Amino acid sequence: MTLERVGHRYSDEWLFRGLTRTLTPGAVYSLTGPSGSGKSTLLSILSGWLPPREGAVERPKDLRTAWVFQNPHGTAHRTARDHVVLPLLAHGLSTREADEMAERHLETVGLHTLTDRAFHELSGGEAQRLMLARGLASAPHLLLVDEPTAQLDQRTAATVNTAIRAIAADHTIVVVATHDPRTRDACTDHIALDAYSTGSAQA
Ligand SMILES: Nc1ncnc2c1ncn2[C@@H]1O[C@H](COP(=O)(O)OP(=O)(O)OP(=O)(O)O)[C@@H](O)[C@H]1O
Repeated sequence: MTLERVGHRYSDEWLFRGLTRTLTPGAVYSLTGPSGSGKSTLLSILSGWLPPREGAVERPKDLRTAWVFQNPHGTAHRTARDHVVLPLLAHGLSTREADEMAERHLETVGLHTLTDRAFHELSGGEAQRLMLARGLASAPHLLLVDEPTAQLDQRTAATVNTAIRAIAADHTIVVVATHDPRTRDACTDHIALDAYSTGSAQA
């Protein structure tokens, strides 16, 4: 997936301009920049929801995209395993295949001992790691993660950062918008949006 001189603004003021990058499956990109610099905006552009004001985004037509947001959303009484199994069944795996694959994804994010625990019994960090496992289960080409540690204390955030490092996958481009320097350090590659801010109004 390639970004070619991408820029965006909602008003006269450009948030960022001239962003040229090739995003490669297998890498985990941090997306950093001050509040309001356009991190969520760039995630929307990457997802195809928002056309950039200028430049070009070359993304394959059938690019499967999954999102993980800062507030984990699950079904209170369903188990951790259920949350990961369901997208796998939806993709046509047999129950046995889905169970095995779910175990693997839960292990990747360090939740293998909690597979039978109900969602409402998980801590914030555990729930967030479950969202990462569920994101992986949809086998996306592009996994967009928005501020995964924003609601967490430092110790809990550390477990999520460990999971971020572990979710690198051969066929997936992972992009993680974050303010947290430790989350940034967990990523393999970096996009610092402040390097693309123009700081001035341009038409
Ligand atoms: N749909 C919109 N219309 C107009 N302005 C918008 C819209 N969406 C975002 N903005 C503005 O664009 C700027 C960038 O927003 P964005 O949410 O992309 O930044 P961010 O870097 O993700 O910020 P934060 O770190 O606080 O989440 C902000 O000033 C925001 O108010």
